Amino acid sequence: MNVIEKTSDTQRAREMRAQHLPAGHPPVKAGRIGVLLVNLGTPDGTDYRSMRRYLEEFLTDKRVIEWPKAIWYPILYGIVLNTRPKKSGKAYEEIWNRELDESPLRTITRGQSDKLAERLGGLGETLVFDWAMRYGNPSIASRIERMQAQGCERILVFPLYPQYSASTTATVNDTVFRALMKMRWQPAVRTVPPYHDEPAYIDAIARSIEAKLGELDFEPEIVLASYHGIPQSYFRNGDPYHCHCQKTTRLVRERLGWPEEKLKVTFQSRFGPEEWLQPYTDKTVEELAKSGVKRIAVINPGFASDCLETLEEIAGEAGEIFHENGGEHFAHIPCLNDSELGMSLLETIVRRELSGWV
Ligand SMILES: C=CC1=C(C)c2cc3[nH]c(cc4nc(cc5[nH]c(cc1n2)c(C)c5CCC(=O)O)C(CCC(=O)O)=C4C)c(C)c3C=C
Ligand SMILES: [Fe+2]
Ligand SMILES: [Fe+2]
Repeated sequence: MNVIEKTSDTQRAREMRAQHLPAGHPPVKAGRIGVLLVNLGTPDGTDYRSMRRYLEEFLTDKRVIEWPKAIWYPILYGIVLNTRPKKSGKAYEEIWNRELDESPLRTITRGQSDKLAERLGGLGETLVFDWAMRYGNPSIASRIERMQAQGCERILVFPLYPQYSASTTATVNDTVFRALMKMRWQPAVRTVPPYHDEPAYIDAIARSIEAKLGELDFEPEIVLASYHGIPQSYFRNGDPYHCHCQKTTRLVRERLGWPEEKLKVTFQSRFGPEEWLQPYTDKTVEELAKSGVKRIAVINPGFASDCLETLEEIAGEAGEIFHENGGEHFAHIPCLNDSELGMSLLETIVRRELSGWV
């Protein structure tokens, strides 16, 4: 959490006195604006208990698994929560930030919030910057309450998902408004819209591809833009996520001046027996290698921060699949994270969304 004090303590004390609060009146803190970055989530540790707690919170979210409880809960509590925590815990072990004893998603999200605070220090208001996780800690409710206690009368909530999906963006917003339901004095809230076609985002993704390709000692024949999948049924029921992914990719391709076949959309991270958005990343990587393609790169434009799904599933597993099937050179292009490119993008969006407030 970061507070940018444009007003000094003595100035604030003067402001409080100037409010002429009668004796016995509860203290009033006001006049601040919060900027809350929200990312998907993270377990507190890789052990069975921590993993189970995290997965339970995640997989009981109706926005994530839309099946009726009567069907889903027996599967969840009978099978998934007995087997998945161990399997996922092992996967997290591979990428865990041992120095800070936390997941990379947590480290990176905190870095994004801290650097945003440094960048926006010049705005002429008292801003409070913080970050939260939809699943796990710190929770959205705890951070909204803290901001309110610090005097935030307005909060800008930024779900860190470029492409909208009910299973990500909407569940963040639901949780924010659920937290407000318990407050007597609610802050005004703005939520940042999806930024899948924002020119600054397209440019940042294109530049990150150019930068990575410039460092490689090979030229990829194909670059895959691999997005987290969602079940086909969510798409058929009106979730715009698929269209957002397609549009992002088309705009990046146009920005790079590449032909259609050089940058292809795929979807990763299937979960459960349903059909998910296709083509699947793992199958595509396998087919490309089998068909004689020797050099590929994969980027994850839908993830604002590297995490299990990018570091383990793509940089790790997809690379292995490619090599096992005859591929020779595989590169993973990192997410924008808290890089210069990534931070300039977040700054552009936050400045725009704060307009009229500061
Ligand atoms: C039906 C299940 C799931 C849907 C729908 C879904 C959508 C979705 N998820 C992300 C981003 C992330 N998901 C992450 C992990 C993850 N996702 C699911 C399931 C669904 N996701 C599971 C079960 C897991 C847990 C990990 C595991 O056990 O394998 C993560 C990584 C978090 C981390 O700490 O590293 C991200 C990020 C998006 C963008 C999305 C829909 C668009
Ligand atoms: Fe997911
Ligand atoms: Fe579409």
